Formats: sequence, C-alpha cells, structure tokens
Amino acid sequence: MKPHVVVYKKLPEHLVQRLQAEFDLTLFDRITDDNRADFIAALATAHGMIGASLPITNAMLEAAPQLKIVSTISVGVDNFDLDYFRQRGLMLAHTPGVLTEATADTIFALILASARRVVELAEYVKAGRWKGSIGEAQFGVNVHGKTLGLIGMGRIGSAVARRAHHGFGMPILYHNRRPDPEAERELGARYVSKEDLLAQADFVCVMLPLTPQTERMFGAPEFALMKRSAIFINASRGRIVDEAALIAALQDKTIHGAGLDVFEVEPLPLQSPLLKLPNVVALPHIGSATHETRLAMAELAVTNLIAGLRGEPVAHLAV
Ligand SMILES: NC(=O)C1=CN([C@@H]2O[C@H](COP(=O)(O)OP(=O)(O)OC[C@H]3O[C@@H](n4cnc5c(N)ncnc54)[C@H](O)[C@@H]3O)[C@@H](O)[C@H]2O)C=CC1
Ligand SMILES: O=C(O)C(=O)CO
Repeated sequence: MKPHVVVYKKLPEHLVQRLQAEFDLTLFDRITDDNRADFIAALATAHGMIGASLPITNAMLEAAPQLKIVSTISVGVDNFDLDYFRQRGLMLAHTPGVLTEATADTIFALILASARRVVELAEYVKAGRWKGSIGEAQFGVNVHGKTLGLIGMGRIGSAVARRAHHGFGMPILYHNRRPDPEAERELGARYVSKEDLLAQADFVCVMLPLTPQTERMFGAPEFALMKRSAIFINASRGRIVDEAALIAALQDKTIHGAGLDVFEVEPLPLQSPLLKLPNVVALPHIGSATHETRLAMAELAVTNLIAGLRGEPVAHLAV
C-alpha cells in the first residue's frame, strides 16, 4: 500500500503527478468551512500533509495518528505548535531561501511606494484629479541616502540590506539575535540596540519570524521612540505588531507612514482604520507571490515531503 498524503492547497498538475507516483492523495484546493470535516476525516489515514495558509491545530494533528511529516509551502512556521511536533517526533519541513529575493523585492516596493506615495498618487491620476502641475501637497520623501533600520537580519533582511546598500546608497542599522559580520563587512551595516535603531532609522523594517518572543514586539512605546518622519515597514507577520498602537501612531502622526504586507487578521477586515489612512500602503500578503517563486516553493515542499516519507534526509526541516 502506498503512503497516504493529504494536500491542503492547490498544487500545479506536474507536482500532483510527482506525488501520485509514490502516494495515494486526497486533494483539497483550500480548506473552507464547507470541506473542513472532509479534511479532518482524511487525516485519519494520513502519513504526510502538504499545503499552506492554514493554521494546523494540535487537534487536527491528533486526528492523524499515522502522520510522519507536514511539509508547509512557506518559510514561516507560525501556523504550527513546534513543541507539539518535537514531543510527538513529527517532522515539519518548510521552504527557506527560494522566496528570499522575491520577498525582498516586495519589501522594497513597500519602501518606495510609501515614501513616494505611489499608490495614493496613481489613484489621484486615475480619479481625474491631476489638473495642473503638482505641488508640495503631492511631494514624497527621499529613499536614496536615508537610513534603513532592519530588525531581523536573516535571509530576507540581508537581501533587503543588499538592495538598500548597492541600489540606494542607504546606511544600514540592524538589530538581530546575533551580529552578522558579513553584512557589516560587505554592506557597512552597523549592529545597534533595538532602541537606538528605532530612534535613528528613517525606515524601520521588520523581518522577523513570529515567535513567542517577537509577538507584539512593536507597540506604543516603540512607535514613540521613532522619528516623526519615520516609515514603518512590515512584511513578516502581522502579530509581531500591536496593530491598534500602529493605527494610533499613524493617525496622530507619531510616525509618518507605513508599508504593510501582513496584518493581525488576514484578509484585512473592511472596517480596519488602516484602509482609510492615506499614509498607509497595504498589500494582501504578496511577499513571495510571483509565478516563479510560488512554483519554486511548491517544488521544494514536494521534494521535502517525498524525502521525509521515503525515510531520506529532508533538506529543510524547521523541526
Ligand atoms: N510577507 C510574506 O509573504 C513573507 C513573510 N515571511 C516572513 O519572514 C520571516 C523571516 O524569513 P527569513 O528571513 O527567511 O528568516 P530567517 O530565519 O533567515 O531570519 C529571521 C531573523 O530574525 C532573527 N530573530 C529571530 N528572533 C529574534 C528576536 N527575538 N530578536 C531579534 N532577532 C530575532 C533571527 O536571528 C534571524 O536572523 C518568516 O518567518 C516569515 O514569517 C517570509 C516570506 C514571505
Ligand atoms: O513563506 C511565508 O512564510 C509566507 O509568508 C508566504 O510566502
């Protein structure tokens, strides 16, 4: 009998075929209230799971007594209780690296769009409000030469730093769990305390994983430390920020603006005040969302899953 794999996100056809060559599959394009019970029922005989964008609760995993590996099509692993995986001896595979550059591109798009008011002013043109030469009311602020403060100098943080240094001549301050000698040598990045970074950076960019240590790491005291001209960029996870405090800081001009790809609740609820603020650029969690990168992530996740179920070494294990 082939091992049974539950797929909980739509995969390209060639990857479904690759999996079908070795496993019996139960396929779901996505899990909704309508098919949740079928998904849980399928887990009863599952040896592997592959998918993304769904919090996988311990109760779901309890429903899968034969499970060996979950392969998530993401680098972030905050949809899982890592301690539970460790205790049960389950493998959790993820997709670091292949999405680094695409996500860094998105972060730079957020930096440029918020500083130069790209979204707001493109809407102004489309609304037929461009009736004469523009004036101060439409000016933005420079990006080149401004100080970038990176909280989290891992794979994606470093890729953002490279763009900032080589492309935009930006001095770089960073805060991380540990110093990064390569970024210091090659990009002139300077390690500082979180407080010094917040006080000195023109762009504060968060590129951390969501963990118990980073949850709500940015709240009213942190926004109060930032320059009034600072722009806050978050493309890591929404829950790293106290969103109500961010909204207050943007409304009362404690900070100048924000570029956000992630939110406490996704999709961002229609009643969110963030949608009404002109000094906010809000994207629908598109960090890695290019055709090429999403394909590379899905391919890597399939490779991880196959290795895990064959009993071979898995290249990218979070647990
Ligand atoms: N918006 C999007 O679509 C995407 C979001 N992400 C998010 O970005 C996160 C980071 O991804 P990578 O750069 O690949 O991860 P990484 O593990 O290479 O980098 C994270 C960095 O944060 C540092 N860090 C962790 N906890 C810290 C703490 N408490 N204080 C200071 N520094 C701390 C680590 O030392 C590491 O250098 C992912 O976990 C994911 O949540 C990733 C890809 C796409
Ligand atoms: O990989 C992740 O963690 C994402 O957020 C989406 O690419």
